[in-house]
Formats: sequence, structure tokens, C-alpha cells
Amino acid sequence: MTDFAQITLIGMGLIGSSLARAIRSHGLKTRLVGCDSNPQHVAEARALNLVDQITSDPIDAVKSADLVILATPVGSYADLGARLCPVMKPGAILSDVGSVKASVVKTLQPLMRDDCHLIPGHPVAGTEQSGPKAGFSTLFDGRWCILTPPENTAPEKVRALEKFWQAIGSTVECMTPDHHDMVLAITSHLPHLIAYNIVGTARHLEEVTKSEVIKYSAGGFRDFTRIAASDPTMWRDVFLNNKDAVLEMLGRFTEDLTALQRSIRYDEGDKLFDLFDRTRRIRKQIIDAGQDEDVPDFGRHTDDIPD
Ligand SMILES: NC(=O)c1ccc[n+]([C@@H]2O[C@H](COP(=O)([O-])OP(=O)(O)OC[C@H]3O[C@@H](n4cnc5c(N)ncnc54)[C@H](O)[C@@H]3O)[C@@H](O)[C@H]2O)c1
Ligand SMILES: O=C(O)C(=O)C[C@]1(C(=O)O)C=C[C@@H](O)C=C1
Repeated sequence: MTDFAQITLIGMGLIGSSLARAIRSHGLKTRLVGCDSNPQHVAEARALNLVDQITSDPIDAVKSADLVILATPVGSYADLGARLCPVMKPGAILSDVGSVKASVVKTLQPLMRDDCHLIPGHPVAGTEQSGPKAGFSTLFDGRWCILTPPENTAPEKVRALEKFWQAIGSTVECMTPDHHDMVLAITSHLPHLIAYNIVGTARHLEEVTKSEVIKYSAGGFRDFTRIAASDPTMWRDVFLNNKDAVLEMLGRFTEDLTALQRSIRYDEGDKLFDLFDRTRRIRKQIIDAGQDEDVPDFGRHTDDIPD
């Protein structure tokens, strides 16, 4: 069930194409329009038959839409907002899936017309892959979708968007954009920064020592290389649009890392053991709570996840 007669997805990459697949696979009755600025992605979305109409013209794509979802890198929002807001249908909702939220409100709110509704969103689900072929229909199953409606947003519009995300398998939570950005800075943005950094450091070591380093990597480092393979444009935009929270978390992280460095230097084995024991228990709690795809009975289907 959905309240939206037409949904338009701007950006048919990993998240946009997964949304299209999820809308179809959950049987939502809506006209689905897709838009992408990359002609190859338009061709792929058409070949995959992901939407009822695919176009490279965002104005044509949104003018009849009841719900517009931006699924492009957040650095593109200022330009898209300036072009789309004037032509949106009265009463329509403008939402998004961007990984940061305060800067999205700051960028889009001033462009909104009084008769349309801005309700930013963020599905906390993804992979390191990009493009229309990378999407899959079960991406949002059992995952959080965080909505950050500005104060005074019409409650029935928030409820309609909540129902949409629930209909494609997500659990919805509302919070302020600042709270979202602080939480995601430590749980998502910093892990990506660390992964980009450690893989870069290993590659540099290989160059300066003129020896093989990465060739001999096993599980731990390889897990970092998966994260460090994530889309460069998307992640550049995330870091530039969540500066304060990321720098705050990086400061805390650096302090804790320095404490660990000290424990190693002064043979403080008990301190090292206590931390590692605590973090092992955190991992167990996450798995027990069913928040991880390693859990077999969590209900996530992996059969349509591409290789
Ligand atoms: N990748 C993840 O794990 C993940 C998870 C949750 C949220 N997000 C957010 O979702 C958004 C999209 O990420 P993705 O992983 O789907 O990226 P992606 O690179 O797979 O897809 C982005 C698509 O947008 C298109 N595009 C770029 N600029 C455009 C423009 N101005 N007009 C029309 N199309 C344009 C690109 O051609 C591409 O097809 C980002 O804002 C990101 O922060 C990503
Ligand atoms: O699983 C991954 O590969 C992801 O990076 C997904 C992930 C995350 O950090 O958890 C990445 C960015 C998002 O905004 C949401 C989800």
C-alpha cells in the first residue's frame, strides 16, 4: 500500500535502483519514474526494466510526482533543488536518501515552496557497489530508515512517508538532523575514513619499501578493502557535508588510539585485554539483536545480491 500515485527517483544507482526493485517486489501500486544524468545508467535502468518511465530530464520526471526521492550524491542537491522545487506538484513531498542530514535541510529548505513538503530520509543500508546493476530488492528489509522532518511538517505527510518505507521492509525512526549526523559520524562515516586511510597507508608502504604488502593480506585487511572500495564521489560529499560531527568523532578516536598506543608501549596487558573483551561483547550484542547480516535467521535474503 502507498499513498503516492507517482513516485519519482532522481538517481538510478545502487540506492535508487534498489528502491525501484523494492517498490515492485513489495507490490506497491504506483507509477514509477526514474531519472539519471548518466546516459549509460539511463540505458541500464531501461534494459533492466526498473521503472515505468526513465528520463535524463529531472524537470519532466518530477512535475507529476507525489513523492520525489533524491538518490544522488549530496553535493548535487543544491543544483537539483533549484531546478526541481519550482516545478513540483502542489502537495508533493521532496525526500532523499543521503547519508548526511543537517546540510541537506540547510540546502533544500530555503528552496521549498509553501505548498510542498521537505522530509529528508536516510536508509541505513548499502554496499560498496554503485550503479543500476548493483541494486537489489531486499536491501531495505529489516533495516532502519531515519527520517528528519523539519519542525511543523504536516504530520500526515510524515506518516505517508513512514508507511512507504515500512511497506518496503524498513523500520522507521524520526530524529533531528544534528542527532542523525552525530550518530552516523561514528557508526558509518568514521569507519569509512579509517578504511580509506589504512588501505592508502598499506599501498604507500608497498611503494616506499618496494615490496609486496597487500598480496599477503588476509581477513582483517580485506574487510577494510571492501569498505575502501566505496564510491569516491558519494564519500567525498559525505565528509564535506558532515565536517563538524566527523571532526569531533575523529578527535575522540585519536585520543583513544593514543591511549592504546601507550598501553602497548608500557606493556599494560590488562588494559588491552579489558578493551578487547568489551568490544567482543559489543559484537555479540549486535549479532544477538539481529542487526548483522551474518545472522542466519535475520530474514535477509541474499539470493538476488549480485556478485
Ligand atoms: N551506497 C550506500 O551504501 C548508501 C547507503 C545509504 C545512502 N546512500 C546515499 O544514497 C545516495 C546515492 O548513493 P548510491 O550509493 O546509490 O550512489 P550511486 O553512485 O550508485 O548512484 C548515484 C546515481 O545518481 C546519478 N546522478 C548523479 N548526479 C545526478 C544528477 N545531478 N541528476 C541525476 N542523476 C545524478 C549517478 O549517475 C548515479 O546513477 C547518496 O547520497 C548516498 O549518500 C548511499
Ligand atoms: O555496508 C556497507 O558497505 C555500507 O557502507 C553501508 C552504509 C554504512 O556505513 O553502514 C554506508 C553508508 C550509508 O549511508 C548507510 C550504510
